[in-house]
Amino acid sequence: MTEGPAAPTTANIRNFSIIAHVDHGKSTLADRILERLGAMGERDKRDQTLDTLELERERGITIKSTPIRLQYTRPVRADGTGGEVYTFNLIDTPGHVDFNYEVSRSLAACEGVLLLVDASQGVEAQTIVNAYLAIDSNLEIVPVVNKIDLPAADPEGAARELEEVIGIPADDAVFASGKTGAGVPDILEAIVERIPPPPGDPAAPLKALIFDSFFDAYQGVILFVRVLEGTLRAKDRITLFSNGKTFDVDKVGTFTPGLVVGDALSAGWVGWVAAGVKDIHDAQVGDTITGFEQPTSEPFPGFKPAQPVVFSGLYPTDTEDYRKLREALEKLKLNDAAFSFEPETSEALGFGFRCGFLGLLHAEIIQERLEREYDLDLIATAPAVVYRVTLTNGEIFETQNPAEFPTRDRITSVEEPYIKLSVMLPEEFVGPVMQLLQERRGAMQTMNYVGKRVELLYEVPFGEILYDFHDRLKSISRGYASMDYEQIGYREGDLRKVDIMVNNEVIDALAVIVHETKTYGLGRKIVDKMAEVIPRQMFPVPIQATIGGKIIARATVKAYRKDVLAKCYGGDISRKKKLLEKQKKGRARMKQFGTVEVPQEAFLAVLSTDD
Ligand SMILES: Nc1nc2c(ncn2[C@@H]2O[C@H](COP(=O)(O)OP(=O)(O)OP(=O)(O)O)[C@@H](O)[C@H]2O)c(=O)[nH]1
Repeated sequence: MTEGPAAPTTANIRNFSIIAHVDHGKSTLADRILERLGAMGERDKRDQTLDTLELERERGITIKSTPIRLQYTRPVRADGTGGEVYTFNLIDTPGHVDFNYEVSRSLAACEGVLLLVDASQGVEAQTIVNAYLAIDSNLEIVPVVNKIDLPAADPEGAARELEEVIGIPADDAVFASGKTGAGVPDILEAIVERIPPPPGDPAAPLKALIFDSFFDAYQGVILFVRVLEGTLRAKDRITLFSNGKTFDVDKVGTFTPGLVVGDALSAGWVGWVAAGVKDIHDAQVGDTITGFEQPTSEPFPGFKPAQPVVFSGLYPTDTEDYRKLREALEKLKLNDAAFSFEPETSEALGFGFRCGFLGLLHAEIIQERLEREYDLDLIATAPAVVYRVTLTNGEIFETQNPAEFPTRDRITSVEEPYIKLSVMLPEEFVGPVMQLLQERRGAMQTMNYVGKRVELLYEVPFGEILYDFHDRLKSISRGYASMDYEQIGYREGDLRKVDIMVNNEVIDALAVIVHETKTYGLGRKIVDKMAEVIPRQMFPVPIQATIGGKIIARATVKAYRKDVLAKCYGGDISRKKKLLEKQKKGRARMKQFGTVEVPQEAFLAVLSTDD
């Protein structure tokens, strides 16, 4: 570790972030800015720099992208003015709706944002949602129309859309290209001129916002903070506002992007703190750090502990791997406060874990890492949302596992989570997309025209968009529609549990919860898909969907035909061996029920898109 440079005054600090719809060129433009400010190459050096902090570089723990501190010297003008030096802190934000809470916390560490819009695409759903996150945080927005080098670019059109949809004056837009570097000097000047310096009194009681963190085996949790008031020094005793826990600060510092040790972080600064926090759940994103001796009276508002909203069962295909799976989950949880797991037993799948995620993408990332980095073969059950059931005895029961859903005679009412969904699409696809939303039990709130495009705002049950909604939306709109959403709470719904039986046995891990109007359609879809993917046996295997014991759909996995069998048993021995080998490999992600093998695909039959 090296000593940091002397403290700059906050008048010359600019804390900002870049926000954009996916693929509108955020990373490319950030690289161009870094290159311009002489920091190119730092990104590639980052791993090495972090290593000097003896960071644990364990496989499977991705070190999150740190903020980057940059130095910008204004050009000297003809009259001799200019040449002032500024410190820029460029703070990264996650780019997916699953992580919107983290985006809003990262934005709370800034005074401004560059809002990028692709000049050939215009405003998209995430442009709008991100812009509103920035507006809600009272940030200065510098609109940047990007990719102006593209032949299909319509920079004026994109700027007009920003004005129409979000109310940002079109004249404020900076035209740029992350590819050619055009407009980058203008962006740097706009950062200095339009984004205000951070406020705050370095002498006030300490108030610092945690906006990100990662776990390091030697130092404990490293917290990324924005100091809002006061000064944070090494050796200070600090308290976390949400839980009252107290820690002693070992080190503080800034990012270059390597972690550089300094003496203090004062109001307006962005930096890191190591305070011997052993559990990432003790110091979560969004919480406020204050001084133990002289605490601030008000925390940064709106703290909510990371709350998983999508749950899925993860089971090792090989029961011997249970322990290995638990160890891997523990490691992942060290670095991810939003991920949860607890042991779960399924009659069908044996011992496994019920895992909680922020959304489907988060679930996919974790499952993929378990399989790739920890070399585990897993069976994942279909993801489900959390239902709130009022039982006839008055108790309220929250269930994340369809297998545990009470029988109808014990239920007074059921509530399901809802989201506010925003879809942006060309006018010509409005009809079919509205139909899709109606099928998903959506209720239209508003419809706004933006040139030749339309923004639809709907309230939809979260469970209805969980599986294949995004794929269907993309295929209906030939790829042109984009979407984003936020959770808006619980509402009552007439929901039922559909059980699936394979060879006359209920497989608990296959149960799904579905709206009353959709039970038959979904039951049909699941049994058909399962009949397709379960390998044939010597005998026919019935697959049934039932509600409260009543069969609502049925399909059969046909038996091998005799002549096929005959062929298999005759002939060339080496070919037969090869076949056996092949079968063995394909067996990895299967689960055996009696003599019937059920592959992973069958567990996700409910996710198949052909409805
Ligand atoms: N022609 C042109 N292409 C660009 C420009 N900026 C980015 N691209 C291309 O657009 C695509 C997306 O760019 P990224 O920088 O990865 O976009 P992003 O917004 O960071 O994407 P995510 O990280 O996935 O959200 C890439 O194929 C880039 O090469 C530009 O100014 N002009």
